Amino acid sequence: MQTSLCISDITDRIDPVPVHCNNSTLYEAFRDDHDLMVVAVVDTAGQVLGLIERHAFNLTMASEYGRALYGNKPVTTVMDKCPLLVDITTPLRDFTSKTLTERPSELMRGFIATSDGRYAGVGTSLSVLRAISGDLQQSLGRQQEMTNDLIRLGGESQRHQTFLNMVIQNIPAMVLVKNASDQKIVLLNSVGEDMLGVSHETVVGQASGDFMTAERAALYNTYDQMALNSDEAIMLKEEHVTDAHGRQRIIQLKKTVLRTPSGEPDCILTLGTDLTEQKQAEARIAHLAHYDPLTGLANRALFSREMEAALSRVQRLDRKTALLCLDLDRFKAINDSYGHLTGDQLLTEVAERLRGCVRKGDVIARMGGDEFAIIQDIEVPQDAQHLAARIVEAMKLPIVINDTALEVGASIGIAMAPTDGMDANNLLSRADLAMYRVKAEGRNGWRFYRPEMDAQLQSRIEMEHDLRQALADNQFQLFYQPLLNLDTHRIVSFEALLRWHHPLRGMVSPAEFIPVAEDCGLIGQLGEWVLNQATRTAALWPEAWRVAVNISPLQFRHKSLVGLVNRALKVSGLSPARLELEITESVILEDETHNLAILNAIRALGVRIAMDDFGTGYSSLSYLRTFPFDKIKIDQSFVRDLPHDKNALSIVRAITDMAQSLGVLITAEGVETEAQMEALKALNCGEAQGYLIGRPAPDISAYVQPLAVCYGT
Ligand SMILES: Nc1nc2c(ncn2[C@@H]2O[C@@H]3COP(=O)(O)O[C@H]4[C@@H](O)[C@H](n5cnc6c(=O)[nH]c(N)nc65)O[C@@H]4COP(=O)(O)O[C@H]3[C@H]2O)c(=O)[nH]1
Repeated sequence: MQTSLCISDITDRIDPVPVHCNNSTLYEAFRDDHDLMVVAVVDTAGQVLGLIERHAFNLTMASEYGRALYGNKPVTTVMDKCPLLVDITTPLRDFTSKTLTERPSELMRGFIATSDGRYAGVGTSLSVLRAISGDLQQSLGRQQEMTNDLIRLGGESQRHQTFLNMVIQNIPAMVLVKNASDQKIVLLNSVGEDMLGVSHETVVGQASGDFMTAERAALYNTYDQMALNSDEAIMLKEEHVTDAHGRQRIIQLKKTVLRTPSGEPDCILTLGTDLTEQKQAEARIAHLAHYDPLTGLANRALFSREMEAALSRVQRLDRKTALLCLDLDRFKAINDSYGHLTGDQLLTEVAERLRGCVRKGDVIARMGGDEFAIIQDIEVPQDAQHLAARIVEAMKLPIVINDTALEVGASIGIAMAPTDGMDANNLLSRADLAMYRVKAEGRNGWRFYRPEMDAQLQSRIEMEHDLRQALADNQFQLFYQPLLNLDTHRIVSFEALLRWHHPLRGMVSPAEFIPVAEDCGLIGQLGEWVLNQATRTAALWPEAWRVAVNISPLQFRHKSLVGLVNRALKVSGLSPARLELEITESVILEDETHNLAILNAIRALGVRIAMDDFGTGYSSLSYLRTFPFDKIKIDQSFVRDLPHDKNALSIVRAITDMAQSLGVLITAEGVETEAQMEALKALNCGEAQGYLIGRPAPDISAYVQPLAVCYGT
C-alpha cells in the first residue's frame, strides 16, 4: 500500500444533503446518479449527522409502504445515525487496519471524512480499493515477484498483502483481474466466484474461452479490447446472468486497464456490481408509484398518463374514447359499520369485478377511496353504455365477506372524447358531473354527460357559496306547521320547517337547498342551528304542544347527534317528551347498526322518533320491526288521492291497520280538503297535518288559547 496516502486522497467531496431534505428528493438523486453510493447528512452548520447508503436506502423506499411512509419525511428518518467518522488527515493505512479489526462491515458500506467535526467528504470501500490499486497492480501483475518481495520485506509488507486480500475478498462486488498480455485470469474474488459460478482455483491461469461458451467468451474479449483501447474506465451495459446457485442476476461490469509506470497495459481489472436487488427495489418503487397497492389497479398518476395517451390516439387516429367515473353507492356506510378491513376486502372484490367487465386494453384506475375511473377506446357511444350497464349489474350482486352479503351498488358518469372535450381534467369533471347526477337521481345506474349539466353545476356551486354566507349572516328562519289530533280536534304539535331568505332570490325552498347542504357538508351546522332554535322556541309554548324537527340522514354521520340533542334540550329547558325527531327510511337503509344505536340512545333520553314520508321507499314496512317508532307520517302523495282513489285508500288502510296492531300513531301529511280529512278519520288515522289545518308560519300565536287551539270549534 502506498504509505503516504491519507483519507483526504480517497474521499469524494459529494454534496451532503441538508437535514430537512425529504426522502423523495434523495431518491431522485440516487436514481439519476448511478455512481452515487453514499451521501452524508449535515445540519445547517455543516456538522455531520449521519450517512445514507444507496443500497439500504433503496430497499427502505421499495418496501411495500416504504415510499408512502417515508417519501415526504426528512432523510433523517432513514439515515444511519452512527456512521463511521474519520478525520480527513488520517493515514489510509491507520484507517484500514483499525477499521478492519474494529468495524469491518462499515468499511464495506461507507464512511464520512470530517475536519474539525465538519463534513469534508465521503468514501466507500470502492474508493479504498481504487486508492490502493497501485499496489493491486503490482501484486496482480507480478505475483511471483511480489511474493518474493513480500518474503524479503517481511512482516510489514505481509500485513499489507493480507489487508489487500481482505479488501478484495470482502468487497461486495466481483473483482476479476486478467493479464493484459495473454488475457489469462490472475485473480477472482469470492463474489466473482458466486456470480460466474466458477471457483477461483479453476479459472486462475485460464482465458475466458476455457470456461465459458465461445459466444460469451468472444463478447468478454471484445470488452477487454475496448478497455485496452481506452484511456479511461469503461462501463458496460447491464447483463442478465445465472449465478452459481441458478439465480437470475443483473450485473454491471466496469473495466479499467492498470498500466505500468511507463504506460504499458499491465492488467485488466473488471469490477462487477450486482444490481439485482437494486433493480428489484426500483421496480417495486416504480410499481408503487403507478399502481394502487390495495387493488393493483392503476393509480391517479398512471391514469393521467393513460388518459393523455388515449387523447393523443383520438387526435392522431381519429378514434373515440370514453371516460367512465364510478363511485360506489354504499361504501362509506359499509366501511363505517363493518370496519376498514372489510372495506378493503370489498374494494379488492370490486376491482376484481371491474376487471371482469372490461375488455383488454381498457384501463381501470382507483382514483382514491371508493372512486374508480375507466378509460375505454370506443367505436360508438353504445360501447360505453354497454360497459356501464355491465358494471352496474355486476355491482348489484351481493359481495360476500366473512359470511356477510354486502350490497354496494355503483353510480357511473360517462364523458367522451372528442364530443365532450379533449382536455383530460375537463373530461374527468364532466364524467364526475354525470356521476353526481346519477347519485342525485337515486344511484345505481349510469348517465352520459350533457352540456346543460354545466349550468346546473354552476348554479349549485353558487348555491353552496350562498349557503355558507347565509349561515354567517343568519338568513335562516323556522316556520311552524300545526298537527291536529283527529280524536280530540286539538293542536298537539308543530313541525319546524326551515326557510331561507335569500337576499336576491327571495324565499328558497328547503327541498332545493337541503340536498345542497347535505352534499357540501353544511347540513351538520344547519341541522344543529334548527335543533337549537326549535327547542328554544318550543320551550316558550304551552306545555301541551310538542315540536317536530326534521333530521337529515347525514346528521347521523357527523358529530354526535345524541350529544347535540341532549345539549339542545338542556340549554332550552324543553322537556324531552316534547321533542320529536322526524327521520326518513334512508337513515336505517344507509347504516343500520350504527344509526339504530343512535336512535335508541336518543329515544332513551325520552325524545320521540317519527318515520317521515312513509310509503315512498321500497321496503318501508320491514323497518317498522327494526325500531319502535312513536309515529309514522303517511306521505302526502297518498293523501292527495283520497278519498276517491281506490289504490290510495287501500294503501292508507293497510298502513293504519298495521300501525294499530303495532300501537304506533299515524299522522297524515298534506291534508288540504275536508273530504280527505273525513276519509282519514274513517280510516282511524290519529293525526293530520296540511294546509287545511294550517300553513307553515313563523308565528304560532294564532293557535294559542282560547279559541284557536281547537280546529273546527
Ligand atoms: N302541497 C302541500 N304541501 C304541504 C302541505 N302541508 C305541508 N306541506 C309541505 O310539506 C312539507 C312537509 O315536510 P317534509 O315532508 O318533512 O319535507 C321537508 C323536509 O324534508 C325538508 N326540510 C324542511 N325543513 C327541514 C329541516 O330543518 N331540516 C331538514 N333536514 N329537512 C328539512 O324539506 C322538505 C320540504 O319542506 P317544505 O317545503 O317546508 O314543505 C313541507 C310543508 O310545507 C299541504 O297541505 N300541501
